Amino acid sequence: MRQLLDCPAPAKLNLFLHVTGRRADGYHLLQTAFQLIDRSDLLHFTLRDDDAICRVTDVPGVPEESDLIVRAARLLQAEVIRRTGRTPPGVDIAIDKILPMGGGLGGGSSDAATTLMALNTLWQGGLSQQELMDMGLPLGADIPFFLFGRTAFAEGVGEALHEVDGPDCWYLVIEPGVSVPTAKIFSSEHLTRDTPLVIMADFSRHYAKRSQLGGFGKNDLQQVASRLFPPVAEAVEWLGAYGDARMTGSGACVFCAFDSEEQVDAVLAKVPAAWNGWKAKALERHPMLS
Ligand SMILES: C[C@](O)(CO)[C@H](O)COP(=O)(O)OP(=O)(O)OC[C@H]1O[C@@H](n2ccc(N)nc2=O)[C@H](O)[C@@H]1O
Ligand SMILES: Nc1ncnc2c1ncn2[C@@H]1O[C@H](COP(=O)(O)OP(=O)(O)OP(=O)(O)O)[C@@H](O)[C@H]1O
Repeated sequence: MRQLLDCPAPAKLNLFLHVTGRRADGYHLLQTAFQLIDRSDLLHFTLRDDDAICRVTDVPGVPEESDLIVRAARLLQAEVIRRTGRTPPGVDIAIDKILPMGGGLGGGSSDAATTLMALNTLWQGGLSQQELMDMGLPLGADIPFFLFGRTAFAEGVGEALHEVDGPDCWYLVIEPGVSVPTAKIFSSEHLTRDTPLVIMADFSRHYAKRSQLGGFGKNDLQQVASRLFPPVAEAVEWLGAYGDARMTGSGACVFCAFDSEEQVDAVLAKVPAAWNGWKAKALERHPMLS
């Protein structure tokens, strides 16, 4: 029988995101905290009789050849051939796409990370977690985090990761109905790139001390995204009536932390119909690693 594997690809929130500089190649230096949450895309892997890698679900706006899932699978396949001299079986990959594209939730990066983990297992590739992280980074700056799989304080372009405790809470997330291209935000002339460095202990102290869940720091990309995409600003303002609402990543999604599921449910019931709102619980570990 052909082997089949069903695997989740969870979303992340950037609890804060500071732009602290710019590298010579134009990429930005960041400090951020990544938090996994329990809302996920779902990927299904079925081994084939030949060596082809095929995406068997249509993803509107993303041609198969540029899909991060397919690109990640091909990179790993080539590396397994290089290391072992054998060609692993091809794979059909189906995807239930739940996470919005251009949402700041890292959906495409998480799909790619899950693909690397699943195929490394199915193909018995034997790559270490660090080797998979190094392979993923050129495909997307968030991919190493998803492979790391734990709440992380991150520096560099997001690849220098340190495990940290995040708040154990519920989140309300609003999709404001726009898709934000990450490159457009980073290239804006209005982006500030000189936020002073913080240290990880500041982040840890903040969450250890606070009885309520106001966030640490800020998201430097939020002002630029709000200016270019007004629904982002509207969602921050609306959700801000209930707590410290902020944008994740380069947008568009906006989130706010709550102590309990009941509190989230009460606010969720009031989310304007124009937006898609949902709740999610903070995850300590990636479900593929537990
Ligand atoms: C904003 C974050 O989501 C925070 O977690 C990530 O840094 C973005 O990660 P991503 O969507 O995987 O982005 P990538 O596909 O790596 O980069 C898209 C584009 O954004 C810009 N970019 C991205 C990351 C970074 N640290 N500096 C940048 O300037 C680059 O122009 C790049 O070509
Ligand atoms: N499997 C995939 N799923 C989603 N997007 C993909 C995928 N493969 C490639 N992409 C491309 O990547 C772009 C960004 O998608 P993604 O869902 O990762 O955005 P995001 O949540 O804003 O990410 P980030 O927080 O990393 O900026 C999409 O607009 C799409 O063109």
